[in-house]
Amino acid sequence: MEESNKKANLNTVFETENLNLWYGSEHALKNINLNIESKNITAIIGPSGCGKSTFLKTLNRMVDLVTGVRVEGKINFHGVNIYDDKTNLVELRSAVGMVFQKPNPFPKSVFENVAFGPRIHGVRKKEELQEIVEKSLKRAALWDEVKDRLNDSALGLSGGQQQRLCIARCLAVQPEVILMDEPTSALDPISTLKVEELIQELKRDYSIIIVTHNMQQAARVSDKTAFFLTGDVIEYDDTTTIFSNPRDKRTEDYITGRFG
Ligand SMILES: Nc1ncnc2c1ncn2[C@@H]1O[C@H](COP(=O)(O)OP(=O)(O)OP(=O)(O)O)[C@@H](O)[C@H]1O
Repeated sequence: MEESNKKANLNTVFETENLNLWYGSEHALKNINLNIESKNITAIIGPSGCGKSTFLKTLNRMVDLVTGVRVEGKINFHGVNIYDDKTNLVELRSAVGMVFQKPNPFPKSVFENVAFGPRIHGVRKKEELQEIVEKSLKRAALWDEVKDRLNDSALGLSGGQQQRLCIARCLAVQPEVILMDEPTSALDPISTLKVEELIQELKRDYSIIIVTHNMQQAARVSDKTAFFLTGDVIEYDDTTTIFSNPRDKRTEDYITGRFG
């Protein structure tokens, strides 16, 4: 028993304990207790306004940037509570990177977008930066498409390319976890497929938590799925179980499109 608990802990990247969050008087997350597995893809699903993005943003404390927000409970990242006063937010946010719904490259060159984070972290040598940029773009399955236009503006890339560039920018600071907030909702079906393939490829080395409105996407890419409803986690299980044999009627109603 003890041995299997230890194993479970080794495989856990985040463990939330009685996590509650309020925006002013609005109780947006209610007593969330979730163990998120390492080097796995976890999907967060649920209808609009149920707290998916809020939950995601608690994991790297981006939610602290909202005025009037109050968090109670714990989020252990490898066993250490990130809501402890001693947490170094710069370190936390490079370990736990984030990719947003709309691709948001900086109005700079492709190269400078990816080199930005490493520069901030003190990498100065040109060759070292070049190496990081190439490696990150290759890892984000974008290198072949941009290797001859590294000095062109990132804003000239297609939406799908911009999103993979944002993933490369995130990888360049060597995160351990990547949070993705509806990363394909602004993309066409082919770009969506490319990003989904990339996400699956990245799980060998990273823990990925993805918010999605797209049931097929959650079913296609994730290993675990959490179903949120009005700030509660209704059900959390293997993705195959959630989509084939959910325990809760509300999960079943949601995944079969009866509401949401
Ligand atoms: N910055 C904010 N200030 C005040 N209330 C907020 C803020 N952000 C979110 N909320 C509220 O918290 C609740 C959860 O919102 P959240 O954006 O986390 O939901 P969501 O499930 O990600 O929704 P969607 O699928 O529409 O993106 C909602 O009722 C929302 O109105």
